[in-house]
Amino acid sequence: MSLTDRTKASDVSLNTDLYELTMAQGFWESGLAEDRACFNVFFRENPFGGGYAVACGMGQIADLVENFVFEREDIDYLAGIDAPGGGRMFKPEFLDFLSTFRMDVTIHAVPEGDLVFPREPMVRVEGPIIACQLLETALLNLVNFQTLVATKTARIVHAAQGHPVSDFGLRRAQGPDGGLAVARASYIAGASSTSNVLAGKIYGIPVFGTHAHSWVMAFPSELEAFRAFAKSSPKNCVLLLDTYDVHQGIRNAITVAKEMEAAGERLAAIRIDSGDLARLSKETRKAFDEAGLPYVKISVSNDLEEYTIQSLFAQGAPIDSFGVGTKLATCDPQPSLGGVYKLSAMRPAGSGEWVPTIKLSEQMYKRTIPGIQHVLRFCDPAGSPAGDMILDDAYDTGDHSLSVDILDPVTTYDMSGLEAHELLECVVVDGARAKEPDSIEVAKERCRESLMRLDPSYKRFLNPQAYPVGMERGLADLRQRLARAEHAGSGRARL
Ligand SMILES: Nc1ncnc2c1ncn2[C@@H]1O[C@H](COP(=O)(O)OP(=O)(O)OP(=O)(O)O)[C@@H](O)[C@H]1O
Ligand SMILES: O=P(O)(O)OC[C@H]1O[C@H](OP(=O)(O)OP(=O)(O)O)[C@H](O)[C@@H]1O
Ligand SMILES: O=C(O)c1cccnc1
Repeated sequence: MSLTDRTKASDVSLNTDLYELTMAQGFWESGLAEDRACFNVFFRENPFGGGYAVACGMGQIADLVENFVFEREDIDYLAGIDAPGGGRMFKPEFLDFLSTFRMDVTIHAVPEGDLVFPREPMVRVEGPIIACQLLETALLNLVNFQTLVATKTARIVHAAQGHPVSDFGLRRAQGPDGGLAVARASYIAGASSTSNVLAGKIYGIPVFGTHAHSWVMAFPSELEAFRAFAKSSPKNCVLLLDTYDVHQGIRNAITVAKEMEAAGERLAAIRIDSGDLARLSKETRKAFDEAGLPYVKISVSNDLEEYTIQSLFAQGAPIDSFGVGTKLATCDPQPSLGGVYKLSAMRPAGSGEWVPTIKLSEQMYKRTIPGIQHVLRFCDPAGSPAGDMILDDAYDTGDHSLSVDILDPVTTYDMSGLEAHELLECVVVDGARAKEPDSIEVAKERCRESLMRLDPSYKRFLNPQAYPVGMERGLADLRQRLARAEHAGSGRARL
């Protein structure tokens, strides 16, 4: 099986940045091939100014790892790349090494659909340094975008207050793969359906659709267009009212709804795609109710996102469902998550001990966290997440009653008396899946439940509370010591 069931295995390993391959060659030549490394994926700020992110893409990590092989045609391509300064970019002996390469890493990840917060590892990769390095770009490509889309969708779904939201974004998505990723991630994060038929086939997501303005324009009159659509699709008939004039559209749709009733059918819904959606939906509801058609639902679209949906309900709009395209698929107004992949420990060949590493920066907020990190999520008695603690077992003091803030070591969080569970789960062991990935239905349910349990103060759009993510005291002390041992000018230190 491949990432999308249509990607050739040979598309997986070359779906990377060139420098991963040149670094892999360098590690191999420098005799570091047997050294082991630990990298973490994390992001530094919640997207959209929000209080959380929804982890997504994790269900495809095992596919990525198992398909990460260099086939003959890949090796031939790499062998033919010229180095700008003369000669070939890759040496034949290194290409021989790649031809039998296996991505024998071990990976822990946040369960798909669960919540994740700034600076904590959402994916941890351990293995030979070459394998870890080669995975960077593809892994970030997989989880960054889907986590961003899932978070955007969760916000839109939150604003929709239980009313169905359908992903209409394919036509505005970032290419064919982007459209598939949007459909998958948005479904996990709470969208009820997608207009993307390929996503329906590949992932089993319910598909949904109405009709376009062109349908109405193709007939001599709107009434004839509505009649023809009702005849052709009587069991899923949603009529678009705003091609010419919504009030005329309402009258024509009521006429057709009555004709459908006489034929033993029911008009499912109408859609409004322009104008004042609050005013028009109220007028539509009133007209359909007065016509004895209270069952006809009202669906709206037109550049919607969480804030417009929230405003529509604040205006009392009687809207039943939403089609959301452009701003969901493009994650407007934040086009990327900014998730990074940072080295946090090395284990030289022949050594049994991990050496924690830190990357320093003039910008304090970019200083990394060292060690073989895992995360405890502390919850209150009602199961509501109260704070996350990053730990490295080798430096654990055993006192988990408080955690130390990552940006400000003077700030601590009281975790005493709270129940904790491990956040990261093992998904890949030595290059093979540790278990079958959760189905997207399981991930969707996990997301729903996690968001339901999350305190509203983290979910509000305006000035959400910062969720406490801290380090276990021993890890915080290790980080301080490493920072002090900084090599002058190198920006990176090891104890
Ligand atoms: N009552 C409302 N309150 C807040 N925002 C609304 C309301 N009605 C519509 N909107 C939003 O306002 C934006 C612009 O709506 P407008 O009616 O100007 O659409 P338009 O795109 O200019 O129309 P058309 O699609 O015909 O070109 C859209 O994002 C729409 O979702
Ligand atoms: O508005 P979105 O959230 O992107 O939802 C998808 C949009 O796609 C269709 O529009 P179309 O391609 O016909 O363009 P237009 O309605 O913007 O003219 C549809 O009528 C929605 O308005
Ligand atoms: O089915 C629809 O109404 C639809 C699908 C995609 C984009 N706009 C509308």
